[in-house]
Amino acid sequence: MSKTLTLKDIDLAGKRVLVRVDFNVPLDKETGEVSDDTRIVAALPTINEIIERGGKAILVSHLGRPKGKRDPKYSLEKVAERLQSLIGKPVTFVPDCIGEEVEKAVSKMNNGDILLLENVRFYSEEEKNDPDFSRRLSSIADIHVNDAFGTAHRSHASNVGVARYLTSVPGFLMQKEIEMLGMAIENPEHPYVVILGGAKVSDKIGVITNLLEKADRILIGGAMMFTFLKAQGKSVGDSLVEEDKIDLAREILQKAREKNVEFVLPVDTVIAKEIAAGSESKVVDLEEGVPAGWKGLDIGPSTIELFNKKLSDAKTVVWNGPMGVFEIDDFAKGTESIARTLASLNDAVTIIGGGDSAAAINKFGLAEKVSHVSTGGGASLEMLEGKEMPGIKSLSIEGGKKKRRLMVAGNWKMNKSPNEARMFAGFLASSIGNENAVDVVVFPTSLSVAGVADILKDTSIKFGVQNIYPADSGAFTGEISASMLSDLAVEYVLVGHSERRHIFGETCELTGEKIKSVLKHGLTPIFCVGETLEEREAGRMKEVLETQIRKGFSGLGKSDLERIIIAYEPVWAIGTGVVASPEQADEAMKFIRDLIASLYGVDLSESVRILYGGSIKPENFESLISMENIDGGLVGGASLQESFVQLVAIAESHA
Ligand SMILES: Nc1ncnc2c1ncn2[C@@H]1O[C@H](COP(=O)(O)OP(=O)(O)O)[C@@H](O)[C@H]1O
Ligand SMILES: O=C(OP(=O)(O)O)[C@H](O)COP(=O)(O)O
Repeated sequence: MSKTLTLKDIDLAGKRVLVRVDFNVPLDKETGEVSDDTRIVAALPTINEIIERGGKAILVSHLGRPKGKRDPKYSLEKVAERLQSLIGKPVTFVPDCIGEEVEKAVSKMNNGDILLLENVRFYSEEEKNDPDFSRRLSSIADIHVNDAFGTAHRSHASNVGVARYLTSVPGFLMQKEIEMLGMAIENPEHPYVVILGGAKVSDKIGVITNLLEKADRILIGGAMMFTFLKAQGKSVGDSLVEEDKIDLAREILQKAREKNVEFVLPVDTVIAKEIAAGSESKVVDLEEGVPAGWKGLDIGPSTIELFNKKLSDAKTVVWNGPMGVFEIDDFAKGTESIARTLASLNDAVTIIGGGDSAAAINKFGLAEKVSHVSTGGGASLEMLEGKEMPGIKSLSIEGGKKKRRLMVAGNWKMNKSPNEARMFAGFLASSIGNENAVDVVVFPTSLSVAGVADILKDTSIKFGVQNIYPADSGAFTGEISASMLSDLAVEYVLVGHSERRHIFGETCELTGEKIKSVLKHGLTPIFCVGETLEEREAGRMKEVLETQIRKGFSGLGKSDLERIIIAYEPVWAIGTGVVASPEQADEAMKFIRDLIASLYGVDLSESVRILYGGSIKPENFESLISMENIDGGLVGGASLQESFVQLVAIAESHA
């Protein structure tokens, strides 16, 4: 049975750790200072664990909803100041979350340092979960820790997208939320009592429906109660009722009866004519009903007594939604009483949903007296509804198949003049959409890269060079270096292609030096390995691959490996029209993956992407990429024609 990796399973020393926290905290409207630092405090154990074990903590969060634009009102600068005073260590605030300034700040980090990046929602790509943005975010790190439970119901780049490129493990807060809420949903100890309140039935219908399957009692407070009471024919005066949910309320009451779930509604309520402090208020029995012109704004004393009785023997309690307008003291008694009752239930697991329920518990200073106060309102609600949580589903699992992002790469080799290359790049740009679920990369000749870069710059199609020499500059006639490529925004470099090895005599050692140079300049190597027909027929395929891998990777650490893509290109299938069978290809690539597992660990072997190369065509590509160990293709001849677009479409259908 595979399990989610945890922070304890990961070697953190020297690692650049991208930590997704939820620092979406309220800021004081006048001073801009943090007015409630609960969520910052909740992240401290994870941050301290990382820096105490020698990691470099690079924190990323959103704040508010700035709609993809830079807005000082939503800056995390003040949050960085509060974090620094809470953690008692310097926190460097970086006024961006991707790009040169971030890369420079990360490169200057020492083990144990803390960076907080600027609001990730200043980029619209965050909420779109844009793959390129996810890749850029993950490129500054070696591992991803997701401690943002409050955002776990969102599928965004910084919590979900990056998990395609980095191993992603839960932080301590995320782990505790999953354990506590997961227990309350899957395996609660009985009697199991759920208390629901807040404003609207429509907000909580999912929770009620889901928990009717598990709970023994459901206690209803807040404004929600009036929709149920009206469904029972009681008069509710001017209380907050969702008229369009009355039938639904009746159905729920009926379902509760069928399932033998005690559905407990208030028996009295505190009413007032205005929702304002100091307005005249009184308690009415709900059998008599709320008089016209009055609103029910809290549960009454008899209801408090009734609810306390229903809670007295509970073993598991979940509370989501205040019992009344708790923001105003006149109508906070119900909420405060329930909070105090839960705090007194020493034999029960007491779990508070996030949002206003958490605010209420904190308001009465009772957070330490309950088992768990969730840091996510919407997130805990959706989890209690049994909805899938993208920010949890994306976590890496041990031994399980981690979905790796597919790649289709076109190696143009020595084909297409610069003008022909520009023309063909223009065709690709117009034929391949920008919202790709797979990575598309082309490798023109070095002569054509600048022109192709210009054509592709506003598309999602990436590009690279077919070879480099491992020096940064010097007397190497005809060669180019990795250090020159940043001028052209090149991201990928083919290294060790079989033609470099067998036509130009490149040794494994030279290939290894090229890989180091590519990594040094922040580029992504596509490291080609493969055996010749003679070697395969002599039964030496594995020996040859092992030699090439070990020599190519010599001196590289896990963090380097996380940035490398491998291409298995059996020499006998390159340019010969003979394609490896899916089984042959998968066998070789499984061997490579197992070798990486033995050298660098399971989680890395699961996340490294391995492409197949050798006579790929639209008619054989589908069967290849459906294999367990094949994450795409390094395409030769077929990348020079329109068939390349078909290959991308095939990969998209598999993403
Ligand atoms: N009887 C009531 N009448 C009007 N509003 C109410 C009543 N009881 C609670 N509320 C309001 O409901 C709001 C919280 O509802 P909701 O957002 O659903 O809670 P949560 O965030 O905990 O899920 C609070 O602002 C509170 O003032
Ligand atoms: O505050 C949050 O949600 P919550 O108010 O439901 O707890 C989370 O930070 C998610 O924010 P979002 O609802 O803007 O995605």
